Amino acid sequence: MSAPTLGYAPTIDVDPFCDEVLADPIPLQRQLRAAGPVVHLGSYDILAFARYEQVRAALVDWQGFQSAAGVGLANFRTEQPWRPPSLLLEADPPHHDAPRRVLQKILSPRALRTLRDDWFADAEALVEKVLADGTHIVEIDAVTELAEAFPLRVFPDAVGIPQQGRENLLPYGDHLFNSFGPRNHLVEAGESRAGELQEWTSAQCRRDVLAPDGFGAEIWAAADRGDILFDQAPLIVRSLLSAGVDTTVHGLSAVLHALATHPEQWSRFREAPAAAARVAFDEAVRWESPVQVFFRTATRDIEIGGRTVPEGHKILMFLGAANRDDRRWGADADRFDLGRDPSGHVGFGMGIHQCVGQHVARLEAEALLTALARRVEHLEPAAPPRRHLNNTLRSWDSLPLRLHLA
Ligand code: HEM
Ligand SMILES: C=Cc1ccc(C(=O)O)cc1
Repeated sequence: MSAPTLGYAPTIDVDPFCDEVLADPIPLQRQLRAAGPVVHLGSYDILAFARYEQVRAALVDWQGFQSAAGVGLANFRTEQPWRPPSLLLEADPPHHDAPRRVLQKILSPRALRTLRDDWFADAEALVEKVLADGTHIVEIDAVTELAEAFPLRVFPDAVGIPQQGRENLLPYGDHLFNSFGPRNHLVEAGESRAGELQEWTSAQCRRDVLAPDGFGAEIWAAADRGDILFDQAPLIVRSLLSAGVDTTVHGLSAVLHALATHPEQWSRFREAPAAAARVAFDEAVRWESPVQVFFRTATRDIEIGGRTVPEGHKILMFLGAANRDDRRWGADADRFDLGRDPSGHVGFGMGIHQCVGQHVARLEAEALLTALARRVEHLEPAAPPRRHLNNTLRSWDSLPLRLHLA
């Protein structure tokens, strides 16, 4: 493709995947939005969108901006993927349709009602356990003791995978999300275990190891009904293990960090936790955007933002930047505000690939936040949090909090 066609968009040479930007992407997000509706990333010679209008337009235009060539920097048309492509994330209609229909039904709000009581009870039990050794004030690391602990207590059981080896889930997901970016030191650091983690994850998707009553078994039952092919079932189970753990861990860290650094919002939250839990989580997903970026590939020369994306070229969508675009969210876009209506944010994507597990994530957040609201009158940072660096995920390695019990 002729590079000059990309030259006429303003060029920014900052590498969005360098450690400094991964640790704090906000300044680059501002720079990208200010530069224009379409920006040329000199470090990768690709076009990027950081404003809400163009990000949303690209997300919903699955025919113009396809996922089947991969949603990372690697172009599956010319490069071998490191794992067999996902039948949802890395597929387009018509191939995407049946797997999506099957998961949409299994993960629907109605289907999740059967889990609600158990997940709320488990969140209560976890919070009791975490608070047990304190008197009036308890200091915890909210990442390990809550944000990681809760999803790992409820989600693998809901999928129905064996107990053995569940400690592989987070590292597998971390490497997967790194692999959507360039092959930098983060990808290299994960490569030594990638094969082993991939094999373990695939082994959990076999029908004979899955519990008879989980999401995994329901996917295999869809194959029995002919809704999907039998050889598609394990890959669709793999989608749950790939997308369903690290994302919610970092989504929960995001909402806990947001509430701990906005004490007036926590007080407001405690007034009506059941009603506020969903808004709080979605506002945290908008504000932090645990999933920061995704790529697409142009299927033809496409006009967008007054520029032409040449056929075959990758584009980079800055979901996190779009979620803080004051053109869409107003002058206080950078403010975490429970009074805002966060609907329409692109933290779960948009269009036919919009997160099929978003209701699972919301239910986990509702359960954990409701349990905390009952027992914790006030929470505040106990020490500076430590960022976790990943090419796609915005997250924390450590979130020391001081909890003042009600
Ligand atoms: C805070 C938690 C989560 C966030 C921020 C998140 C974010 C996203 C985003 C941005 C996409 C769109 C990808 C694209 O457009 O290329 C997506 C898709 C997807 N998510 Fe989530 N997700 C979360 C939780 C989950 C959970 C818990 C599950 C499984 C139970 C899940 C399963 C999936 C799947 C299978 C897709 C692909 C959908 C398709 O391509 O049709 N996600 N997610
Ligand atoms: C949002 C992330 C995501 C990661 C992996 C998959 C998959 O493997 O299908 C789907 C979504």
